[in-house]
Amino acid sequence: PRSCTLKGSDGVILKQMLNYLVKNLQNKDVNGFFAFPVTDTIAPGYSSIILHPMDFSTMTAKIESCEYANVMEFKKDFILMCNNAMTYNRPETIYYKEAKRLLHLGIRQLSKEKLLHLKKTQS
Ligand SMILES: COc1ccc(Br)cc1-c1nc(N)nc2[nH]cnc12
Repeated sequence: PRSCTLKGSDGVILKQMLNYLVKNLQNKDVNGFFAFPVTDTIAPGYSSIILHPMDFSTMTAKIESCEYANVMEFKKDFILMCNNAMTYNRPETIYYKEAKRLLHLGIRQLSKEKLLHLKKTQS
């Protein structure tokens, strides 16, 4: 894939920012439940219940191959990943609880204020 170091209008290299964000979020996933795709072996019937699976390894690959035009598209995949776990798993399971915790941490980290601050520190 072409090395897309497109500089955004604000001079911030999107790829650097997304790699920083995904690393930060992945550090919160201490059990590694979201590190790689959920298989039907791990979770019976998963692929017929969750039609748009997502995990951190897929997001990292998408960053590398320039599939995110902006942070909002990245944030959408992150929310999808958490919601998938909260759809397939029951609320009392550790997977549901971890997804809920991760979702709230991620929303904070990806909030407008935080991103604005990040841009300032990067430029
Ligand atoms: C990659 O997924 C896992 C890996 C190892 C282990 Br133990 C569990 C999961 C997992 N299991 C279930 N039921 N729901 C999930 N949502 C995200 N992760 C999971």
